[in-house]
Amino acid sequence: MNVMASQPSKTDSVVGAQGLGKTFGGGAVVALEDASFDIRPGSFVSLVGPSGCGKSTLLRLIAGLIERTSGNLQVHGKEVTDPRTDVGMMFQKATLLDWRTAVENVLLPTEVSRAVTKEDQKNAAELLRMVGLKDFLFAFPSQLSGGMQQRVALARLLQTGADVLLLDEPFGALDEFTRERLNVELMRIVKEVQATTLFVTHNIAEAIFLADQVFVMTPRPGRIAKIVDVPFDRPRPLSIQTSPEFNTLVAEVRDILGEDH
Ligand SMILES: Nc1ncnc2c1ncn2[C@@H]1O[C@H](COP(=O)(O)OP(=O)(O)OP(=O)(O)O)[C@@H](O)[C@H]1O
Repeated sequence: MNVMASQPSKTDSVVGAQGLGKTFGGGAVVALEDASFDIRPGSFVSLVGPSGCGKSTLLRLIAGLIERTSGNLQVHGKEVTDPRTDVGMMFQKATLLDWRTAVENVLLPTEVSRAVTKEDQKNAAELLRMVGLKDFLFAFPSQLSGGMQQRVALARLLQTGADVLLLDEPFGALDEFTRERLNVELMRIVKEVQATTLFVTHNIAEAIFLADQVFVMTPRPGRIAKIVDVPFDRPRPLSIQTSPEFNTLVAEVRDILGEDH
């Protein structure tokens, strides 16, 4: 038997991990243990699990912000050793600069690395249109709602040209209604820019609604307990959440999380 043929193919993987682990405090805290997966180009992965199960740790490892303790991790086939320009992160707080307009905030990462061109300005305006802010290009953060500020942060992330997006509870601080709308738009946008996306959430239905695959994580030590495939095409309507198939998946994930959720 050809042993290699039974291994998962790495060639079609944007983010790949084999036995990935991270401890803190000289091994006292096992934040992530033995994570193995391959994430396909353009796919959407949700990480769901209770507080402290290693979701943010996994994203920070992929972003190259922290060093792994064990195992291997590749992005676009290259071992992760440092922060990379093809991977970008977004957090619960937009962290916009108050004294800069929306378009100036979107241009900030470019400005930090080189001189801004007319083309960059055009691209920034286009991205703000894509996230639904065409009438707010010159608005300051104080003139924008929380949801609008997160839209600017998403445009800023896309402006960097990163094609692996790591979103750490990006809409977690927003009200339910705004969050649902942004989820629908996020699904459209990541498809349009063909990004590969990892999305952290505590919300099981949100995790399933958005994703092709849900990494269900459990704490102590942080592990990927199961990777659940979501069989619906993307983008998909909010109404899918009322289907029996969707609710079967919710029950399956809840079952894996058990008492932890
Ligand atoms: N810099 C650090 N130093 C020490 N321990 C850390 C550090 N970062 C994370 N940890 C620990 O690692 C574990 C996993 O943390 P992590 O932030 O990845 O969890 P999480 O699933 O993202 O949690 P939450 O949902 O609350 O954000 C926790 O026990 C946490 O206390």
